[in-house]
Amino acid sequence: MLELEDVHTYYGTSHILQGLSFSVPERKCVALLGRNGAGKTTAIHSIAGLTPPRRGSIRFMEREIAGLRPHKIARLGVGLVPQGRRIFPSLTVEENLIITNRQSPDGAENWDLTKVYELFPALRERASNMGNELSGGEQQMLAIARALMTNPRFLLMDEPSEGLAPVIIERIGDVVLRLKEAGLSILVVEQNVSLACSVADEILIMNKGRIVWRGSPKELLADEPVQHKYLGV
Ligand SMILES: Nc1ncnc2c1ncn2[C@@H]1O[C@H](COP(=O)(O)OP(=O)(O)OP(=O)(O)O)[C@@H](O)[C@H]1O
Repeated sequence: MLELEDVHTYYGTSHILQGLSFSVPERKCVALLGRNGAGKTTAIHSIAGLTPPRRGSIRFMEREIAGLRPHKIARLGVGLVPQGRRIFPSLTVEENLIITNRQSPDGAENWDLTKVYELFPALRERASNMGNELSGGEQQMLAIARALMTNPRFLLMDEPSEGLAPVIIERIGDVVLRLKEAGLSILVVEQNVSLACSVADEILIMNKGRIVWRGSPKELLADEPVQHKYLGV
């Protein structure tokens, strides 16, 4: 569904992604782990078109998307749940959702307010609250719900567990699994190893802009030296 091949991305003269290659099959969840500064967010931004790669190929549903403008990539069905949530603080929950609503590219299953509120009942209760009146967990739910309202086929999630309490992180994990069941393919960037291992089909570890380890959640959990070396666990 999504294939990166030898992707090189720079900030000015800083060479951040140094030949990144991996793929995310349809209806699977792949988790990208690594220490701060490994290049995980840059990988997500390269795919979404926010920081286009200078070299290499990014194919989404057989189509080259490297270098396309972010709104074009979004319209092809790539949804982004950004790091730090980025919800509109002075709009209500419902306004935040309505403003991003878009029909799915092929008229397939459509996310609308009803379906989103079914997945996140807490957001229905908070529908008329302002974005900045929500707890961190509710803001993260809203950020995911907003991405769903664009009716993506593919979801990029940048550190959804950041700053959240363990019980909320578990809830986020349940949501990711439900989205996969609903047919979405997902790339999730995480620092939280247990969340990543509970949702992902495959784990990739990045270091200095490259994939340095790949395997199943079970293999990662059994490999303490790798966890220690690359994740500081
Ligand atoms: N806008 C920018 N301009 C210049 N350098 C940047 C910029 N954004 C990130 N970097 C650098 O690129 C490298 C990779 O950053 P990136 O945010 O992709 O890492 P990360 O793995 O997502 O880490 P984190 O978990 O801290 O977000 C870091 O060395 C960072 O300092």
